[in-house]
Amino acid sequence: MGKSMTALRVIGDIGGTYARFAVAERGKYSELQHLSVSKYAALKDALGEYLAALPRDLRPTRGALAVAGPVSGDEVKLTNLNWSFSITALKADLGMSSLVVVNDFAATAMSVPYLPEADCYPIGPPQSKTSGPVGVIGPGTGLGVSALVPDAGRWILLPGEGGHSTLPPATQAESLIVEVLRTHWPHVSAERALSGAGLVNLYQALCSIEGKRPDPLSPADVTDRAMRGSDPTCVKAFEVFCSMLGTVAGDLALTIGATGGIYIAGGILLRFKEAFASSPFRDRFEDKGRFQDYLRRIPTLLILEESPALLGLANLPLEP
Ligand SMILES: Nc1ncnc2c1ncn2[C@@H]1O[C@H](COP(=O)(O)OP(=O)(O)OP(=O)(O)O)[C@@H](O)[C@H]1O
Repeated sequence: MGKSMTALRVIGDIGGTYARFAVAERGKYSELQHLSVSKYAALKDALGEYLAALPRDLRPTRGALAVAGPVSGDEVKLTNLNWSFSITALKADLGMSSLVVVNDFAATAMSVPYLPEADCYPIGPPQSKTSGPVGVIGPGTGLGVSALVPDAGRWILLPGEGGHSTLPPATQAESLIVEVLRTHWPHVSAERALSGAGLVNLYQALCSIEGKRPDPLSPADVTDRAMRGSDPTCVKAFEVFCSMLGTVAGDLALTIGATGGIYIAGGILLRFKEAFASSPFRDRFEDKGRFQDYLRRIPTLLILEESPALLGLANLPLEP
């Protein structure tokens, strides 16, 4: 991730619902197009169609893709989508000279050094720019957690699997919630609460504690009722979501010594930036006993860029 490369490349952020493609050059991207993944049988068809529609002088032969799923080896399988592919076969089918595939949250984390200030929304008191390791946490379909460590003018990415660390209750009320969740899963990971599905899990656990029957809600229903204030249990679920995210983000900051800040990604909170900023997130982030002053100096910032993964890919060093 050192200096950005200048060669033209096609980049793609392949999620469970949408694929976004663009052409990148000199660390910036253009020609952005969103495609609904359900309209295509395979990634090859979607990417092939995008490439074919580009003007000839803009058609790259190098590519970098970020996919919502684990990437190791040549065979890639998306977690929430019925698409799998071989990197070498896709590269050959599309006549590309190089094709790099990375996990989407890794690409998101790689965008952080390149985010314009206007795309970083401070949660908590605004603070001057700091340096040092950076933590990235993003509730979306799952919970992505990673770190970037500066090393002699470049950044080293530690992708990690922090979303699957144990969910830490910080109050008696949260202990009760975790107890309810434990009746469903013997190990309650952070992702069980801090994701789209997690919002619903929190809502259902709160209903169970309040002794009422839960409505069949989607994650968007929970936040919709919470924002409108029409359902106190949904209001509470959103508050607990933000509080617990604060605890986990504070743990990440302490663990990696994130003096460079904690960046929050993912599509959920992006939709509710004001509500998130006035939630208990920041107080909870700092609520670490003797280390409160240490955490007070660490900025927490919500990423406003719609597809940080594309920005990360645009700045990924290319293969020769
Ligand atoms: N308005 C909303 N309120 C709360 N959660 C939502 C809302 N809209 C979507 N979600 C949830 O957000 C999650 C998707 O998160 P995000 O938008 O970050 O996409 P993602 O993780 O990149 O997924 P993908 O790209 O695979 O579609 C899903 O669990 C979805 O149910």
